[in-house]
Amino acid sequence: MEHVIELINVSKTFKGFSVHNMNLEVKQGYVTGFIGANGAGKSTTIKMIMNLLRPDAGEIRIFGLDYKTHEKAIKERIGFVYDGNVFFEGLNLKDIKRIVGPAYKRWDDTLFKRYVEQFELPLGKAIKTFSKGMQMKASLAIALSHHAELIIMDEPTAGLDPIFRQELLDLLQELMLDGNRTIFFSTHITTDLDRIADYIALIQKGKLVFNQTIHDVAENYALVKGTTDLLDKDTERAFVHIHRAPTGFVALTDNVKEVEHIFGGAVVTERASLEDIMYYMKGRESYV
Ligand SMILES: Nc1ncnc2c1ncn2[C@@H]1O[C@H](COP(=O)(O)OP(=O)(O)OP(=O)(O)O)[C@@H](O)[C@H]1O
Repeated sequence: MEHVIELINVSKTFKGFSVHNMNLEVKQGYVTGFIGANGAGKSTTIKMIMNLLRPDAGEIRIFGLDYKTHEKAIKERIGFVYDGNVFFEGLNLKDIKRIVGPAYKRWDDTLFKRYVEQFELPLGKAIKTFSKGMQMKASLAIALSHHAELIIMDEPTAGLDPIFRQELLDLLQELMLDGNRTIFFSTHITTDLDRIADYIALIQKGKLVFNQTIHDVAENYALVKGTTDLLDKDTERAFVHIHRAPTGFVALTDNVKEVEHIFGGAVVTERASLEDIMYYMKGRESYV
C-alpha cells in the first residue's frame, strides 16, 4: 500500500462553498502538511477523511479500505487530533481513558500515562477547565496512545505556546522514526512545515492546487523581480500572478526553468516561501 489516504473525485457542496472533484493521495511513511487560507476547505476535507462528513460524490479510501465496510478497522489505525473538544466537557482524563481505552485493540495505558506526564496534564480535572493548548495536548495524548499508523491533525499547533510547539514537532519527528507511520496535518504556521513536512498539499477555494514534495515546491516555485518592459502577453504566461509597481514587477512562477529560458539574466529570482506562494495564489484569484 503506497497511499494511506486516497480521495478520488471527491466533492462536497455547502451553500456558497464547495470542495470540487478533489483527487488527493497521501503517501505512506511521510509527513504531509495541508495548507490553505481561511475557509479554503482544509477542515471540510479532513472531516471527510475521518468520515465525520459524507462527500456528495467521489470515493475515499483509507489504508485501501472503504468506510462503508471497514469503518471500525480504519478508525482503529488512525489517531485524530483536532482543536475542538471531542469529549464530553464534564469528564476528566481518567474518565476518558476508561471510556476510550477499551474501544481500541492496541490501547497502551503505559504510553498514555507517559504522554499525560510529558504534557503535564492533570488527570482528575474536568476537560472543560482546560485551556485551549491543554485541550489540544489531551487530544494528542489520546490519539497517540493506541499505536496509530496514521495520525491526522487539524491545526494541532494552533493555540500552543512556542515551546510546546517545538516539543510537539520533536515528538512528531520521533514518531516518524517508525518507518510505517504517516502524518497528515493542516496548519497555518508554515515554518512548522519546513521542519517536519516531506510533502505539501495546498488547497485553495476547495480545489487542490498541488501536492508536491517540499523539495519540488522549492525547485519549481520562485519570486521573480524585473522591470515592467520585460512583460508582454507571451512572457506573462510564465507567472502565476504578477504584482506591478512603477519601479518594476514581482511575480510568482511555478516554473523556474521556463523563467530562466525566457528571461535569462534579465530578472532576479528568489526563493518563494510557502507564505509567498499562498499570497500570490490568492492574488491570482482576485486578478482573474
Ligand atoms: N457544516 C457546514 N455548513 C455550511 N458551510 C460549511 C460547513 N462547514 C464548513 N462550511 C463552509 O465551508 C468553507 C470551508 O470551511 P473549512 O472549515 O473547511 O475551511 P478551512 O480551510 O479549514 O478554514 P480555516 O483555516 O479558517 O480553519 C467555509 O466557507 C465554511 O463556512
